[in-house]
Amino acid sequence: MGLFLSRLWRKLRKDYEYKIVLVGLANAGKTTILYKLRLGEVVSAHPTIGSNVEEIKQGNVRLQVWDLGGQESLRASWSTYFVSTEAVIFVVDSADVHNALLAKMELFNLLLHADLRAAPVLILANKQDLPVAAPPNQISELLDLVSIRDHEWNLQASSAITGQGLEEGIEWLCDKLSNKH
Ligand SMILES: Nc1nc2c(ncn2[C@@H]2O[C@H](COP(=O)(O)OP(=O)(O)OP(=O)(O)O)[C@@H](O)[C@H]2O)c(=O)[nH]1
Ligand SMILES: [Mg+2]
Repeated sequence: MGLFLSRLWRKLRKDYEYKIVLVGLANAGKTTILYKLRLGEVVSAHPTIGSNVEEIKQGNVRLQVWDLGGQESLRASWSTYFVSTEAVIFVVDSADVHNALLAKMELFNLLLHADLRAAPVLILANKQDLPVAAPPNQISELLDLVSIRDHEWNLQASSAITGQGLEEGIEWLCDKLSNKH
């Protein structure tokens, strides 16, 4: 389908949802973020084995959010979810700077994936409610975010517990998505 036709099709299809993947190391807070956004509540999450998928609405934009398990053995299968993905949310545990190098490797690795070529990336420096959390500028340095050249990206400080920063982050993402189509 031509670009023009595919844009028109998206406008016409009321059931169109943007597919988003929610990724990051285990324990970063992905599932807690998903349900805070979906339900406005903090759920007690267990480590995700496989994935959870939920629809989230922001204004008139609908997002189909895939929350993928972050344990090492599960990260290898992240890429099987990337087909037709239009944006990425990468969650970092700001209180776990010891794993920042690993998080950076996973982030840069996924940015190389062909299916994510055009995907804007929202990085959430999560768990900012914890006193030991590194501030977003430190997370930015640890992840070397300035080296991301071929994707639009934004760093947002967040807390899945208080909800801080989540809507702002999603708003940035929706803004990028609506510019795309
Ligand atoms: N203080 C604080 N705790 C959080 C925050 N987000 C998540 N948590 C806690 O961190 C733990 C892990 O959260 P999950 O949402 O299960 O993490 P996950 O990224 O989905 O982990 P996997 O499914 O294993 O990849 C839980 O005990 C959450 O309550 C946050 O912003 N602040
Ligand atoms: Mg999870």
